[in-house]
Amino acid sequence: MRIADSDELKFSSSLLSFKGTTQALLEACHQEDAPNSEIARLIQTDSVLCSYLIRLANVSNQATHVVTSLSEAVSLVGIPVIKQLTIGFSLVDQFRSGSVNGFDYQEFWSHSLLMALAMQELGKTARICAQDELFACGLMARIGCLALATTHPDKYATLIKQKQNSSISLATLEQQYLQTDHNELTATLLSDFGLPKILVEAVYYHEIPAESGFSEGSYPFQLVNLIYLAKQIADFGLASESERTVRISELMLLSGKIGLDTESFGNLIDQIIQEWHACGKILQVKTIKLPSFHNMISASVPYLEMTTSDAPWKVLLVEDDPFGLETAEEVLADMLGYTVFSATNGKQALSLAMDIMPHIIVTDWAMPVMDGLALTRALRTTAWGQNMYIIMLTGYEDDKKIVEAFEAGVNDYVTKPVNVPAFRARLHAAWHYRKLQEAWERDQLHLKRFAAELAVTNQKLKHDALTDMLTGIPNRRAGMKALTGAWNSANRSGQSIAVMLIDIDHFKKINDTYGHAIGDKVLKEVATSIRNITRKGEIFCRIGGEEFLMICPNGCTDAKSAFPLAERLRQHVKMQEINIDETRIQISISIGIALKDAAMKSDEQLVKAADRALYAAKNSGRDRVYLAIENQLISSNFY
Ligand SMILES: Nc1nc2c(ncn2[C@@H]2O[C@H](COP(=O)(O)OP(=O)(O)OP(=O)(O)O)[C@@H](O)[C@H]2O)c(=O)[nH]1
Repeated sequence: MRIADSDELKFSSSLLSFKGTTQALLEACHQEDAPNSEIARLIQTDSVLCSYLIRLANVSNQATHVVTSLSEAVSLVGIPVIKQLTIGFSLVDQFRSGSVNGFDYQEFWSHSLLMALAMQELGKTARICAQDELFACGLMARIGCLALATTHPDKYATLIKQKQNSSISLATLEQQYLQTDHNELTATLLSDFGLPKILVEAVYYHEIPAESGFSEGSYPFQLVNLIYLAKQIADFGLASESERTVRISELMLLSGKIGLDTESFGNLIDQIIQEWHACGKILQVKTIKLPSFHNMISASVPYLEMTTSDAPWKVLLVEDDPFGLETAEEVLADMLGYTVFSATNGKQALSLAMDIMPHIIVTDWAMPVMDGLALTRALRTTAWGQNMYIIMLTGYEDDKKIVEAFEAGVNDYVTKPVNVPAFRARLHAAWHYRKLQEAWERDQLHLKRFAAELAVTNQKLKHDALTDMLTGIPNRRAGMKALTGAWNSANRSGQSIAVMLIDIDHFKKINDTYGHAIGDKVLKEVATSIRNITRKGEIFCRIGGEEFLMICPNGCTDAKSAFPLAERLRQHVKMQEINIDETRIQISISIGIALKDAAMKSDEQLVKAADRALYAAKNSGRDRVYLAIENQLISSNFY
């Protein structure tokens, strides 16, 4: 988690300074021995905080009766939460309006309040502790935006304008313009305001929970996803009507993740929206009137019709009861963009599915021949059935049965008798899921192709790094690496190795007579002809100019075995006539050969000995082989 720059923070903190009653209340909260009655007395002067606190005390899980006394509310809610609420409400009051162009202060607080209430209610539903803190935390979860807008009004106005026409995230734009972002600043401010580290971290990552790295199922993981869902709810609440229809299916998918069915989730959203209106009145923050969630679900269906312009989606209905089949068909009938197929039992459905490859399967549970559960299991064992979205229609409401269905591989379930808007919403969610899945598959394919290309490129780079471009044989780097390897393994095994330095005679003359291009061709021809007679285990490379190195790892222990190795090469090259265009060029090579001996400390000394031998071969007339052995230089001619 990155924390905002300290200068940035000092500047922001000075703006977020508190006065009057707020300051007195914060000071009292700091004093450990301040009695609840004193804090209650100070709260009484702030009607907003007062009303909210009583409300909070009554929704708090600890309240066993209706709380009307402020002192009791103070002790139920606790000093840390009172402090956070004091700060939160004071910020709402201080920043109801402002001068930053394009920054809608009213909308900002409206969104923050809805997010706060969503966090509070989701916290209750998911039984996340620190519920009271969740409200204050939600109210300030995006306070970094306000702070950045206030401290950098001009730049923020420009970036808001850019954001309107761009899909780049707000945080990325903030980093570009201000080298920090609202999440960094929010985290720092929330820590300063005394919110627990675990909440601060969850807020920091709430826009992209996957980046948090929290392990699945852990408490921080649940928290960050709860805040993410609360933000989606707040975005949904403030979205335009057309945008809402897009967002509703995303919300449905998320509700499934927290284990709520459509009905319960819809009720929860309605309750959050109601609270939003009530608290909006207390805090004087604008709110928006919304239809009930179920009405919004029904209204979102036409969106599906509009967007399924590609090939029609195939839905397979599996139902033995003609009446049930009719109802389901009716639901799908006016949803354009779907082609509906039907089967009356699992067995029939399985063979039909193989044939038509449906996107979605809606299956009844209890059926003759093969039931919905067996059908699901059978589909999930095949590669082609893995991706089909399966909705189980069931009369069972028992948790165990539902778990059994999910374990068999269903994606969702709808209880019978079918509630039409809820069923449509589930189909909508299925459609959305499949769309995401298709996009993901496309990305996967793209990634796979990219990885393959990368592997080829890496292989090529590796090859290029170790290969001599002119001749195509290993280069000096590869040769030296191989030599070290051969030297070390000879040390381990106690076997000898020989190295030969091979140099083309009077090569400068070839260049001078025929030009460099022909010189290059000669180099290539010589390299190829030697490579062609290289034996298993020998390593041949070009170490520079017209000089080559041959490493012979085994079986070369004395002059008797070394000379034939080198003479074979010398004579082979000499016998070659190199024909380039109309020109016949006769080539000879000189070879210096050295054998590893006990006195040598490194492979470098071995190469130096071979170099001395090569020098001797050149000096004594070229086109010959010299061997460096036990400080002596011997010519093959005298052997
Ligand atoms: N065409 C070509 N020439 C090269 C290349 N690398 C080095 N040379 C040339 O190789 C020649 C080597 O010349 P010298 O070191 O004098 O050796 P030499 O003429 O072969 O004479 P000796 O080795 O003494 O027989 C120089 O003219 C270099 O420019 C190359 O990649 N291509």
